[in-house]
Amino acid sequence: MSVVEQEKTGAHAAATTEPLLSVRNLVQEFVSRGVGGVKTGVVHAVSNVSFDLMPGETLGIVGETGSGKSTLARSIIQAPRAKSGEVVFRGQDLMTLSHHGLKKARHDMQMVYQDPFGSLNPRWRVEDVVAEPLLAQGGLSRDARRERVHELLNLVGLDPATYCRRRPLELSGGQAQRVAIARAIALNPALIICDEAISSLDVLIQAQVLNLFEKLRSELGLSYLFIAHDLATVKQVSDRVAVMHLGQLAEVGPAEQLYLTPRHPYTRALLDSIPGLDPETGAARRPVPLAGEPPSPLDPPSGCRFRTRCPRAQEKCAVEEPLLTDHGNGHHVACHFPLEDLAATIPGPREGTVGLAAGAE
Ligand SMILES: Nc1ncnc2c1ncn2[C@@H]1O[C@H](COP(=O)(O)OP(=O)(O)OP(=O)(O)O)[C@@H](O)[C@H]1O
Repeated sequence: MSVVEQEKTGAHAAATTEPLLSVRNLVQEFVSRGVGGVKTGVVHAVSNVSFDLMPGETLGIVGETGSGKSTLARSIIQAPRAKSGEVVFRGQDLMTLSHHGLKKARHDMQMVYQDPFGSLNPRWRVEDVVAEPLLAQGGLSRDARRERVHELLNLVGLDPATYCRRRPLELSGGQAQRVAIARAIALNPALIICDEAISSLDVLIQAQVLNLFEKLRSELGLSYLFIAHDLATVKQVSDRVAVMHLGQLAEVGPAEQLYLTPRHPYTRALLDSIPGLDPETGAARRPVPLAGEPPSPLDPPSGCRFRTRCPRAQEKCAVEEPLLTDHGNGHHVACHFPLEDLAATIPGPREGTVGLAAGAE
């Protein structure tokens, strides 16, 4: 049985009701410094974020630029270590692991970044790039390593005979991202965190790489955290979607339901900011930009962090932080005055529509 066949029948694909990843009250903060290194404040980049990811599931994470998506991803893999909270991955709380334990756990959770060239050593040949994690882990002979590298390249759709001896700069962006993905799956991870992994690619290539992620998910039983600013892409690949706003989760729910009937005014503003079709008439809809700048993560508003841009905000929103609340069918919303029904999603100007500022994602 080949290594790939072993993976297909492996533990990752086993059906289980235990989450693969459980994030609880995760907090990440950075000290902000001004001229001369003087401390000017604390950036509240991720604040009390909680969610579960089930085996084989893809959870999309969307939000404006600076909402904390990448920091959340990096805090999950503890690079750098999160300030507080729990990150239970395959039964182990990564927050409590030693450096060595963390290094081992990271074999099972890999990142794929936006810029494949930035993550590949330009001097190395493709075969060495892909073999590197295998070499670091040890236990395989040179021949077994080569066989595994060929398997991995075939898995990501690159012909080993053509690509093994190439260097990253002899590859297109899509080919380089495939090499990065081959390296990421080399040690049979259970989880891949994609941080804007297709954003730098041409539209056609984006579709091919998305198909590759989907193929790997079904063949290897992978789970994904899929971070992207492109809401349409996230909807396409995700089982559930989490919407981040200023370091917090505003809404989490099944992808189709969240896009059709967003409950949080921020989610609806994000959806309204992209060109699309009217869900009722099918006619083209004009994007509505969200007014106002996002508040600074150095000094987030009291209560609901969206209230300063929210047309539904009332007194309660300034004094009481809304918690993620179950609205049924796994749809959770952190809003004191959530949108109620499909009628609220009809193109506007409409109740609760606030639009995204130009340049916001
Ligand atoms: N190392 C750091 N030191 C200080 N502040 C940081 C650091 N890393 C991130 N931040 C700040 O934390 C906040 C969240 O940033 P983050 O990059 O996680 O957002 P994002 O949603 O991924 O944005 P984008 O879509 O632009 O990548 C921002 O205000 C950012 O400036």
